[in-house]
Amino acid sequence: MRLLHTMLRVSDLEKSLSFYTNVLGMKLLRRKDYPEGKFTLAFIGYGDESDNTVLELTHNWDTNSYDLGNAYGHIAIEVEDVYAACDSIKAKGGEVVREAGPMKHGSSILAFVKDPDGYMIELLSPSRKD
Ligand SMILES: C[C@@H](O)C(=O)SC[C@H](NC(=O)CC[C@H](N)C(=O)O)C(=O)NCC(=O)O
Ligand code: NI
Repeated sequence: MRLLHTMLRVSDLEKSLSFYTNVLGMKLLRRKDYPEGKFTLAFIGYGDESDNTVLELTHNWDTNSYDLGNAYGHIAIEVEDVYAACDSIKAKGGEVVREAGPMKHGSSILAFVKDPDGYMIELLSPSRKD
C-alpha cells in the first residue's frame, strides 16, 4: 500500500492552481470535469502519481466557500532552505503566516504558508529533526 493523495475542497480552482503551480512550484498532473456531479478534480504535485503522493483539488461548481473547522492541521512540503523558500513565496505573492525559524519546543526550522482557501502548508527542510 502507499499514500496516493490528500483531497482538498477549493472555492476557486484557477486561483488554487495558480498558487500551487506558480507560487509553490507544483505541476498540474491531470484535470477532469464531472458535469453530472457539477465538480472538477485537479491532481497536482511534484511528480507523477506513480511515484509521488499528490494533492487532489476538488472544485464543486456551486460552492464558493468552505468552513475549514478547527481539526485540519496542514500538509507539509520539503524545501532545501526554509528561509529562502519563504522569501521566494512572498516575492511571488504567497502569504507566509509563520516566518521561518526553529519549531516551538523543538529544533526543526519550519514556516507556514496559507493557500487561497486558508489551508495551512508547512515548509520543512531535509535536515529537520522533529
Ligand atoms: C478520483 C478519486 O480520487 C476521488 O476522490 S473522486 C470521489 C468522489 N468525489 C466527489 O464526488 C467530489 C465532489 C463532491 N461533491 C465532494 O465535494 O466530495 C466521491 O466522493 N464520490 C462518492 C461516491 O460514493 O462515489
Ligand atoms: Ni480521491
